[in-house]
Amino acid sequence: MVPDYLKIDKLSCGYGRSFNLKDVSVSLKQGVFAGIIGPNGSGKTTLFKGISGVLKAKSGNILLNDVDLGNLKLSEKARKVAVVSQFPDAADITVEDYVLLGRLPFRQPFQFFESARDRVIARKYMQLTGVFPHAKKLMTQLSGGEQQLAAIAQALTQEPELLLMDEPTSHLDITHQVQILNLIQRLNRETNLTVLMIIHDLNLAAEYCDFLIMMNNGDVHIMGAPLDVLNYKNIEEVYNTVVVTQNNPLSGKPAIFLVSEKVLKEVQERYRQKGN
Ligand SMILES: Nc1ncnc2c1ncn2[C@@H]1O[C@H](COP(=O)(O)OP(=O)(O)OP(=O)(O)O)[C@@H](O)[C@H]1O
Repeated sequence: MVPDYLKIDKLSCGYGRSFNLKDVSVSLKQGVFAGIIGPNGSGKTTLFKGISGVLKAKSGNILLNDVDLGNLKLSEKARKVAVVSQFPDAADITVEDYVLLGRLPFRQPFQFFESARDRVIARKYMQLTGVFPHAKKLMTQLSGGEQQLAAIAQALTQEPELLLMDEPTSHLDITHQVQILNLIQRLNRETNLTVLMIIHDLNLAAEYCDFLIMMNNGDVHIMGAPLDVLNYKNIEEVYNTVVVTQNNPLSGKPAIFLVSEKVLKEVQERYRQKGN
């Protein structure tokens, strides 16, 4: 049996008494492309902050290949795990220097500048994410979407084993959404990169993820394959919204349609009339 790569065991973390995860347990195999979904305030970012170490665990632990993440030195952890937060810090540095920060964990003692190899790697991911034409601009001169692409380029430049992304496509137009998710999917397949991302768009989650964790009220409501998680019953229970689900005719993955209140009332009226 393939061993677990990331094992979150009865994790509780949060913000004083206001909100805490309720002993969340999740196990992921290496090379999985997993998504965290759930309504606003359900605890997705809190879980993410617990895994990335921004929030200290109140109880439970997080193991990466059986090693407690909390016991890893910062540099060791940074060589394995890269994090893309929802709002990247746009400092007054060039995009190229910002992306090169991804190579910092790999510097040798007394190595003060990046190596030629570091620059080759950074250039590769700037090209793949489409920010290379902006390489000499300051991060603050980029649009929100371009900054998000630069943050993804920086995380990929780290060449991590585990990539954590908090809504990586929230500022992106549909072309860039698909371009970035295709790139992450390709790296996932080709390099066995394990991906865990928070994503609000259920259709993108269904199409790209092989495993979904649906959060509700600080707890995991259900997790599993998209077809098992994204049915209308689970979605209505957790999001309290009426949806219609069908399978994408090409991929076979679930596709979710929203229904306006007006249409819903018309359909209900039609059924009522048929019943009379
Ligand atoms: N710094 C904080 N201090 C206190 N409470 C917080 C803090 N950050 C978040 N919360 C609360 O914790 C709960 C979970 O928030 P979290 O950010 O994990 O939700 P989320 O599922 O990521 O939501 P969204 O989809 O809106 O980003 C919310 O009720 C929120 O108000």
